Amino acid sequence: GKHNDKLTEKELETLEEIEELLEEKEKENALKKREDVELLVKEAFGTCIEEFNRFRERQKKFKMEGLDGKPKRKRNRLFKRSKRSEEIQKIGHILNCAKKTLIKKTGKTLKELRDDLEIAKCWKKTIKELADGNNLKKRHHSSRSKRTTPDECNEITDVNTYRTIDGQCNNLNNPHWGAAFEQQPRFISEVYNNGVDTPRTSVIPGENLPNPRELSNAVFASASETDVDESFNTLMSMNWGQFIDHDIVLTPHITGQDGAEISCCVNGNDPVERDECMAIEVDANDELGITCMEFVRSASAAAFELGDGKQVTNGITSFIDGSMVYGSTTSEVAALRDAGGKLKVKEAANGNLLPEDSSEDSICSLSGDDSDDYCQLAGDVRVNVQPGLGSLHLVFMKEHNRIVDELKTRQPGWTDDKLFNEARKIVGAIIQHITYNEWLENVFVNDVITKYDLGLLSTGFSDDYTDTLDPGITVGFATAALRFGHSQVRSQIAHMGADYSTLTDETNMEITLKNPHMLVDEAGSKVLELVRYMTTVQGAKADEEFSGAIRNKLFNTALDLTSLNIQRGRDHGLPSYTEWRKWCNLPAPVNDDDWSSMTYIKRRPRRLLQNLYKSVHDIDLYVGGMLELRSTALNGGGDFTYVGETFGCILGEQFKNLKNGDRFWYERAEPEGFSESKLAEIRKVTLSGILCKNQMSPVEENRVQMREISNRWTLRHGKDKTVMQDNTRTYEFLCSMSAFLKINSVKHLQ
Ligand code: HEM
Ligand SMILES: [Ca+2]
Repeated sequence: GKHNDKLTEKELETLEEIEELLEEKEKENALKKREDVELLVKEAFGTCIEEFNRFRERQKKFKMEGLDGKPKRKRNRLFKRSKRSEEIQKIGHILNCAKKTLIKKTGKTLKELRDDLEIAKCWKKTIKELADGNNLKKRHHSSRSKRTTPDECNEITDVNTYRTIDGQCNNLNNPHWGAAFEQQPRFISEVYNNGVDTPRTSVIPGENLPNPRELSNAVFASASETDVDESFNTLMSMNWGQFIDHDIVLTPHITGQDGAEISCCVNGNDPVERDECMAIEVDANDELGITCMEFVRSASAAAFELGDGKQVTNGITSFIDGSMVYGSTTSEVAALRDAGGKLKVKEAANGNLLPEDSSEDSICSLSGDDSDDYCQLAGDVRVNVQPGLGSLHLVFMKEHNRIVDELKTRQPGWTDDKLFNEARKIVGAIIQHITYNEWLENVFVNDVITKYDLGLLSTGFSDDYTDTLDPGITVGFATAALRFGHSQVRSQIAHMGADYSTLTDETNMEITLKNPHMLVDEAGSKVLELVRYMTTVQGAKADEEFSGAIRNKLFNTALDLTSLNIQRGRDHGLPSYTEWRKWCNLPAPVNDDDWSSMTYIKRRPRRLLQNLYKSVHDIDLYVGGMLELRSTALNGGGDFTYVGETFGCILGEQFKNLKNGDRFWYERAEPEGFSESKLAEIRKVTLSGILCKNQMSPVEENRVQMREISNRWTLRHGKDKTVMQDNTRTYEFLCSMSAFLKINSVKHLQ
């Protein structure tokens, strides 16, 4: 009985030993698991680093086999500008690869991996080890070798007075916010099929998304050869949109060995199988005359978080700070600066022009039959994309130098640096002022201006700066919403004579893409004629119709920019249009086939979409956004904005962040901002005034009355055309210090 229940000393010892053994075994198992996990993660990185080296080898091979297109192919300047972007590309590639390897090895999804504490811990540890070693380390010959810390920011002289060139230390707690070469933040998380980097597919299992070119043909083709005129703005408004776009975002693409441009189609027909490509298939009967449209994927940012899918980089400063005038790196600004605080110019017989970019890889192709044509250099590499854009680069370069001259007479003791910094600060402020005071008023309805706090003060200083607001350009804004401007491009460009009637050199727009001829011809004597054209002719309407130059002959080749925009959205993992509507708190369909509820999309294209998409929840953001009724039309008020509700919401949020998340917002008090008297001067500035002061305004030259111009226009176009009938309308962007035409006044004129 009882006695037998008692264990002997010996027995007790054995039991304890067994327990200890078991415990040890358990510990060992745990250790083993951790080791396994560590091994797993380390192996994934090992394989991927090797894979990256093979990827580089493969690129060499592609080059040797001539699959990279033409021999001696140009380098991609958009990316090659900085060693830093090359490093980001490498790290981004390896991180994506490691995530995909872990998914394959464990059978878990990316989110499951993220939620597995053991794996997540190992992931962090391994990255730290790799970063401490040399594998993921940033090298030092880059123009920006590493992120600046808050402490380092405080050591910068004038950190509270002037912006840094690359935008670091704008936010003193998060110095990298809005800086060049940082990851683009998102309003909504990314969506990829494999969680990491493959484009999304239909929400209906097993179904695909429609082909981008097929979508474009169905809904973005022009009904006729002629552009539909914008009812209230000149073509200059389109140009301003692009100019601003080039101030705030540039998304680098993947490049090959030594920054070589990658080709994804052989002779426009055979797609090249490589991870860098997402070439767009084109129907053999398509008017493009090719079956494979070039599309190189954007480079992956270094997305260190285990749960993150592919992210993309912004290669320039997100802030509206004039970086397209000055550059976003120290080497860029150094190449642009001249003595005395000025910017370099090319002296030409008929006024200063932008300096020449003689490097081989400038994004510019001269036709070759005009000896005074040349490729221009500015703070953004896209300056030569089209002559209208170039003219804005030119006028702000001239304005900088003009301001330096003015400052010098008032402050003869200032150093070159001081003159440069002050002029740069004023130019940045002017660009912010024109964007919010003149341009945004065209883009939005007033409700949006109020809702997102985009209105400007007429007196006093702003205290809206919010240091918790990330001003970084977001993916949905850059990849879809701000691209609405592609619809405003006219199919032709021309020079206009001083009589406001004679058009010369009428040219199809595609011919002028990447070719600055129309701007720089005859030693600058055409500049005025080009500006005269842009400030009097109306823009094309921002609607679902795109000109041939954009949709069939981009850069005078078989490229369709709307197809690229759709494909870029998928490349960047943009959630679908209906997800964005929900995010914006707008009505959204519930069922997959709830097409009839979507009355905010124009009826005809809605039917066409229904034939192409398997579900309403598949619609690409760019497609849905462009096809929406404009906000004013939705409320029965006519077409007085450029965008509908969804783009309005995305643009509104972003422009709010750019205003209230910018420590150097121009309406702030000193030291970040200006004195009361200086601010008062900046508030009076209009784009037309800037053109005027720099001898680039038609009105200054001719001293004609507005009414006169308007009569000439009516004569030229006949009275069936709704061009420039009203005096006030011609005021837009013309030489005047008065306020730019506002939506309100347009409504008032009706
Ligand atoms: C003739 C005029 C224009 C041309 C030839 C042009 C051409 C292009 C091209 C080729 C891209 C890259 C497409 C891709 O592969 O993803 C692009 C991107 C873009 N465009 Fe335009 N564009 C023009 C005007 C405009 C205008 C007027 C706006 C805005 C109002 C605009 C906004 C944008 C934006 C935001 C991007 C994305 C930039 C980035 O993230 O790198 N563009 N454009
Ligand atoms: Ca910028």
